[in-house]
Parts: sequence; structure tokens; C-alpha cells
Amino acid sequence: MRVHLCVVGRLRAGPERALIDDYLSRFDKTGRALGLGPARVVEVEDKRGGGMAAEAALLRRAVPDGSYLCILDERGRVMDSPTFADEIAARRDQGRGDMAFVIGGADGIDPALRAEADMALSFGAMVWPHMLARVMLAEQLYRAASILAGSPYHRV
Ligand SMILES: C[S@@+](CC[C@H](N)C(=O)[O-])C[C@H]1O[C@@H](n2cnc3c(N)ncnc32)[C@H](O)[C@@H]1O
Repeated sequence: MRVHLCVVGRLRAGPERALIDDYLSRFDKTGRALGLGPARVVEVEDKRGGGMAAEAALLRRAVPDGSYLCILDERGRVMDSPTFADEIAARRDQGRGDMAFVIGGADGIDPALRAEADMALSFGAMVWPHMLARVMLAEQLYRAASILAGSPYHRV
């Protein structure tokens, strides 16, 4: 199952980008034997200032048809890492070819796109900057693959 991180805004080279690349390449390596991956990041940017609706149009184009769509939103469902891993495994086992995660920009995700999502995932009630949300998602994807592989990366 391919994994797409569809995000608003371009992230320049720097520590956040290095972490994302590292976690996603670890996810790809660990996930290969599990039928997970590869993961890719698609950055969209609306340069005309069209706001959330314009960003939503770009994000919809970035999400492959038939994807299981999970938006990231502080009002979404909070879950522990093993449950997140189970969610991903369940989509794979349902035969989904693609799972897409959407992270919004400074204004968040357009309500119409939010309503189209199959799931809303929260990293807690606090609002995080989008670049940190990307790093956290990349790490949780790697953690999920490690849990499913039975490797000792995740310890409670
Ligand atoms: C700076 S936040 C935007 C917050 C915006 N004020 C709003 O009302 O949604 C940018 C993006 O990061 C993600 N994000 C931020 N905090 C989050 C959290 N606690 N859980 C999940 N995603 C989060 C969301 O995708 C959000 O659209």
C-alpha cells in the first residue's frame, strides 16, 4: 500500500526536512516486507492567495483516486501508536492500494475537504506548526511499521 503525505507549503532543506526524509526512508525499508510503502511527500502551494478552498483543490489533485483519506486535525481522533499501526494494517488488509494523509497550512484544512475524509487523526488538542506535524507523522509511520514488524523500536 502506497502512502502519500499531501501537505500545504514547501519545506526548505533543514533539520525538519532531514528528519522527514530519514523516517520515511526507514518506513520504506521496514514496510517493504509488510506490503507497506513507498511513502512520498507531495507539497502543494497556492500562490494566488485563494485560501483554504484553493489549497483544498490542490490537495484533492495530489491524493490518488481511491485512496483512504486521513486528514490531520487537532479535533480528530487521538490514538496510541499500536492503534495507529493497526489502522494502517487494516487498510492494507482491505486491499487499499493507497493511503493519503493530508496536513493543512496556516489556516488549516477546508471544511469541505475535512468532510470528505475517511478519518481525522489528532496529535493532541494543541495546534502544531505544519512542519512539525509532518515530522511527527513521518515518525509515527516508521513507528507503525516497526510495531507491525515486531521490531523493538517501539517500547512502552
Ligand atoms: C498550523 S496548523 C493549522 C491550524 C489552524 N489554525 C486550524 O484551525 O486548523 C497546520 C496543520 O497542521 C496539522 N496539525 C496541527 N496541529 C495538529 C494536531 N494537534 N493534530 C493533528 N494535526 C495537526 C493540521 O493538518 C493543520 O491543518
